[in-house]
Amino acid sequence: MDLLPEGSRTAASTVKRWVEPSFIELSGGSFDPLFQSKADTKRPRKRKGATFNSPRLECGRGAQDESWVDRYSPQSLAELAVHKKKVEEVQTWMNAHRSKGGILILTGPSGSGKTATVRVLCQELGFKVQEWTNPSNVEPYSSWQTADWRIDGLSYTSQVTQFREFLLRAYKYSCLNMAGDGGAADSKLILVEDFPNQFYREPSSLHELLRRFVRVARCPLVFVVSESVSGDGSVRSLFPREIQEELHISCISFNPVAPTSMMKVLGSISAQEAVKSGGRTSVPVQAELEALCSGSAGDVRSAINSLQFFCLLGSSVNSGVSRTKKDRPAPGRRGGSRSNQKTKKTKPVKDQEEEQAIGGKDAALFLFRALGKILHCKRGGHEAVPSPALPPHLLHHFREDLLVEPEAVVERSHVSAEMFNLYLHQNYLDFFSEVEDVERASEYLSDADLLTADWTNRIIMRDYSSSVAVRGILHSHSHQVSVGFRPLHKPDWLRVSTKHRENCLTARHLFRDFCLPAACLQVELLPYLAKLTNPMRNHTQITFIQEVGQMPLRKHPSRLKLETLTDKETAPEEEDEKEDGGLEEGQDQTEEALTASQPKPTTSRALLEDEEVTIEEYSSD
Ligand SMILES: Nc1ncnc2c1ncn2[C@@H]1O[C@H](COP(=O)(O)OP(=O)(O)OP(=O)(O)O)[C@@H](O)[C@H]1O
Repeated sequence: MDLLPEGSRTAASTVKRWVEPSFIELSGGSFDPLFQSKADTKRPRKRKGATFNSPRLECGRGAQDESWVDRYSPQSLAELAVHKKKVEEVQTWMNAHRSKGGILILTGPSGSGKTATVRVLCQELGFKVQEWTNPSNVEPYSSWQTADWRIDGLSYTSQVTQFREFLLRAYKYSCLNMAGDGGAADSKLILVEDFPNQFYREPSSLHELLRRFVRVARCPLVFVVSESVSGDGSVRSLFPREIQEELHISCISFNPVAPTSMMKVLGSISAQEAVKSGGRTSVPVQAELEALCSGSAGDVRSAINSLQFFCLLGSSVNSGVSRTKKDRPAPGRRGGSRSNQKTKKTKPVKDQEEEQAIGGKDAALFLFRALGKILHCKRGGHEAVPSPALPPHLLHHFREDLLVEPEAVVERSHVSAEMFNLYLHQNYLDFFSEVEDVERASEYLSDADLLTADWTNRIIMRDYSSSVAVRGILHSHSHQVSVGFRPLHKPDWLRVSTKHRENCLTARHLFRDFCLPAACLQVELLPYLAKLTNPMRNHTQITFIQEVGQMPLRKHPSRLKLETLTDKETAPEEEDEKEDGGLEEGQDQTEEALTASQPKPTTSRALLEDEEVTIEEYSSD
């Protein structure tokens, strides 16, 4: 009997349409409320004792709607796509802290299998997992004692309070034995992946809780913190070094999943799916799996999702008819033609990583690799034909096809266009062998610089400037030269600009009586004071005058030693340019900053002792 009034029924069906299953279009079916309600009630099924080689689930419409990431979640150590040594490290820690408590932080990029490792190990070692998930909204909460607000007779509790209570209960009480959970586990492990937002604003509230936890708890606590390649520093802000040392927190860092392990996982899943669907799901060929693998940048979740999209997309396009290789969409060109597949095949797999796989991650590049891709200037095979063909008088501009998309490389390096130009400027010379090529490259760099010279349109011109610099350097190579390994260096400009800023602040502070802008102080007043026999200044001022007003070349007799850029280093944070004006008004505010940057008497003394700086007598003639 339908008890719903007409209006409510319409509303109910509207609500259902909002929660249409994600893969319904791909599975080729139209929207079916009956199917919908069944799918809704279905929980992600956990496989028991399954291996990669056995088909595990029946292939129905409901099964097709299930995410492959859930369906193929690893159930044993052998199935984990994580390096054995990392798993052993976590295992050793868990065994050592089984009944004595302790805190472990697992860091690493998203999808590197941190949570999967903890879950599998808990299963293997007999731990019961108690996991914290942030409540999605502030629920009315029944406990009046702990409530943070009381409105209209209802009490509300913040996430932090709920988290505190969760922790307290988790380490105080043992788990209940529930029917069907495979018997009581001996030990318990608390897993935290979500952090209440308040902890990011005020990490000290988390630290207080952890101090208490360490004092009383008898079970291990594991935090999973994902970090991006550009290093957003959640671990550093939530768990600073001092807290890690004080509470003896262990930290294990995961790497992105290795391509070989990823290929194994993808190969195994696609093979099982092909068997289950009776040939309706397409099996990607090796090159396609490799493209999916490289597009995922070591994120196993992303790779499996991409594989699912790739396979289901194919099967929906062909309405269940088994596809030939020719019909398949290329990973990276959804549904696109593969007429140019032959040309692509000639490229090494490594270089195809520029092509984004279906659902491929926005794979970030470390600065070191991004610079390498531009400076080593790899170009395509000889079969590439210039299109349109160049007239004879421009033939010397002919270059083979680039293997990289320059703008994409800069974007993926996660540094600003100007900073990337700086790094190129510092390093490009070592990669050229012809002086004419160097001349051309330096012209392009100057042009790029000029494009952003005017501050009014700098923001708009940034990307053009970067294109000119990067493409200019690539084009300036008249022929491909293999220079082998060359170390890369950080731009000396960074050191010089830091020094310049420090000098401006110090000059303003030490010679504030003159009420002059910093530039004027350094290029006019200080050189003049340096010439005076008796500048009538205190010791700190004299040291500064000698340093800034004299161009002490004798301090740097040889070429400056440059700082090497290591392969996983990120660019330093860029500071906003500070205007030189507003000296007097801004003086008070900068006072604090000055104390840090100005030469302190002790430093000056140390300087004098170390370098034997002599305060020379100058004659004014
Ligand atoms: N062989 C495998 N090894 C590891 N994970 C796998 C494997 N096969 C499927 N998966 C699934 O891939 C996902 C890996 O994500 P996991 O949550 O472990 O990553 P993570 O490093 O904790 O990152 P995040 O912080 O983003 O969750 C899990 O859903 C897991 O079930």
